[in-house]
Amino acid sequence: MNIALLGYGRMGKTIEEIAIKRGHNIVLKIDKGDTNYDITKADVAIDFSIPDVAFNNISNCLKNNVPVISGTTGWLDNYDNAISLCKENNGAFIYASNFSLGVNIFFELNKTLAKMMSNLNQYNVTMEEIHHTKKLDAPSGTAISLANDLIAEHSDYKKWELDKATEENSIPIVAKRIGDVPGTHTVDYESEVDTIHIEHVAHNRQGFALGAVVAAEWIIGKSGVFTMNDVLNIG
Ligand SMILES: NC(=O)C1=CN([C@@H]2O[C@H](COP(=O)(O)OP(=O)(O)OC[C@H]3O[C@@H](n4cnc5c(N)ncnc54)[C@H](OP(=O)(O)O)[C@@H]3O)[C@@H](O)[C@H]2O)C=CC1
Ligand SMILES: O=C(O)C1=N[C@H](C(=O)O)C[C@H](O)C1
Repeated sequence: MNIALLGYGRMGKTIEEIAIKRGHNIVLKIDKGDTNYDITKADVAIDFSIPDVAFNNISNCLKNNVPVISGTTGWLDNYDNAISLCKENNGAFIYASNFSLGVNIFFELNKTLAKMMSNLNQYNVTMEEIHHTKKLDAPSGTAISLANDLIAEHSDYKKWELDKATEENSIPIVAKRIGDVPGTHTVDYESEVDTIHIEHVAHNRQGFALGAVVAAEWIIGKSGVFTMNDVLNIG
């Protein structure tokens, strides 16, 4: 498979290593300032860039009939536009806030726990995410997914807020930036008598990168908007 890497930073480089080990070719490595390139050289594009350019990168792929996998976070104001563009062009697109198998299992655990805790109003929910100091967005895309999934299952919560909840129906998400932490996410339900704590800790970026390459392999020959649940056949 010929892969275009849109964004050749920490994730782009990790994806390159894994893709080559799995027998693929990297035909394009696009970074800031690389504007004049032919995306149609690639069978599939993998975008791990920055929030301001992700939608533009995704649009360029969809308009040129190149299936695209995006892991960039912080651009979701344009997610509905990406879906429309994918449908108009009969293209293929997957966005995931987190491509690792472990986090996708954690997403399911979070939904199940939220369903069990719904209506148990002696427990208050808080979330925390910890990432490296170079991260541009807060809260993380993964924390936003966890909060939205919880809100969909739990009758007491309607929204999330960064750092502090200003209303009873709001989930506070505390975002910490420390060293080179690859990504830690926790969800806590606290009552006067106990705490239920679930946590996912990424030890490195390999899990995210492998998930993105597996998604790229999976999407070839398909058209539509998909999620990691489709790729992993879970949920
Ligand atoms: N979904 C998931 O599983 C995961 C998602 N992420 C997300 O992926 C994104 C990238 O993370 P990470 O690799 O750590 O970040 P990096 O900052 O290391 O890499 C981003 C790269 O994008 C480049 N870039 C800037 N402008 C453009 C452009 N116009 N087109 C293409 N590339 C461009 C940057 O170049 P330059 O440095 O020259 O500006 C940089 O090399 C983030 O949004 C992060 O949150 C990260 C891990 C897992
Ligand atoms: O920026 C990162 O590094 C990460 N970003 C993603 C997010 O915002 O959730 C996924 C992972 O946690 C690493």
